Amino acid sequence: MEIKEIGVVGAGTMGASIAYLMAFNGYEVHLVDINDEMLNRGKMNIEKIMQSQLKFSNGRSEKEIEKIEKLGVKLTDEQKEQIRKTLKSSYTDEVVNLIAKRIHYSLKYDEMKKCQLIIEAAFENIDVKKEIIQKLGGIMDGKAILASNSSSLSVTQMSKFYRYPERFILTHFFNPPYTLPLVEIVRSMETSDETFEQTMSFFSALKNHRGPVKPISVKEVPGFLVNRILVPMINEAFFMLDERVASARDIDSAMKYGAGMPMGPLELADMVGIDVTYDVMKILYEEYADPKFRPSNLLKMYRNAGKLGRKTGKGVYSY
Ligand SMILES: NC(=O)c1ccc[n+]([C@@H]2O[C@H](COP(=O)([O-])OP(=O)(O)OC[C@H]3O[C@@H](n4cnc5c(N)ncnc54)[C@H](O)[C@@H]3O)[C@@H](O)[C@H]2O)c1
Repeated sequence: MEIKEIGVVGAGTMGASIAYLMAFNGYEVHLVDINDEMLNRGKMNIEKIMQSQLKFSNGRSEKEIEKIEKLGVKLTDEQKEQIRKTLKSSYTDEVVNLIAKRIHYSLKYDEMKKCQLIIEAAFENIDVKKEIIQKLGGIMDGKAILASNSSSLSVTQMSKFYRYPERFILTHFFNPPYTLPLVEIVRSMETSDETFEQTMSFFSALKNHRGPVKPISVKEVPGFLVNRILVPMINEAFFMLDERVASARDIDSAMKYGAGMPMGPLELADMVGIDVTYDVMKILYEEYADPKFRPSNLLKMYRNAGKLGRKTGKGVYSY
């Protein structure tokens, strides 16, 4: 089965970016949401992604020239032109227009009939997912793969809602999908080998703005792989802040300059959202029934105070 058209359900933070990634890879994409407002929000986010990537691509040569001149080398106009020519990006306005044309926005699930792969990226709520999965079961013919992007719900439970459970799988992207290459591929107890292999091979052939997409196979366990390591690490940073082991800035600096992290754990919590971080921690604590996953009280206080990070303008830091 060759994948040519891809359906994405939910035009939110993840869905819009996944739709863009697939169109960037040359696929026709059908993006569905519940109302025009949400669909337009998704369209605007895709516009933003494309404009920011254009700006980034066009700015590369000027940054290189600046870097060389900072080293004390005076470049001639000719040399600068040569650098601009060499680093000329293939990501142009024409390419952006082509990508934009591949994304079709709709409020109708019927559009999904044309698709060989559908990625569900709606609200993280089992009832919402159930309704979508059942609806798609009534439309699809059992050849397409239905993949959920859920961060925490059971893929085996969700697969039971689908008329063709052997064609159901979980593809867990990282935010933002158009630059972060990892996708955790999680099969349910019902997923067929064929579905798993087709999914792995499809994702292995994708690329994003930085390079190849990296699918990895992960067993169905709460938090999968990345969140099970990353979120408890963020949680520990909140414990340490609460114990006044160091200031927030110093905790972040320590992990950046001592552990090579591009962003400190508290900065990361503000970016991901303190509510999301707390919810994941709570799920890990409940599911594993292990005290090592106990959510920090300070993390909970930030969440209760509505200081959720960048999205509310205030979290550990102010924005
Ligand atoms: N945000 C992240 O960092 C992140 C990372 C990995 C996975 N996820 C998962 O991805 C999924 C989506 O998360 P998000 O952050 O993009 O959420 P979001 O709230 O930004 O977007 C969800 C979108 O789904 C739409 N929607 C809801 N019900 C629908 C329906 N019945 N049909 C069509 N569209 C519907 C909503 O209108 C909204 O636009 C969740 O399952 C979440 O756990 C999120």
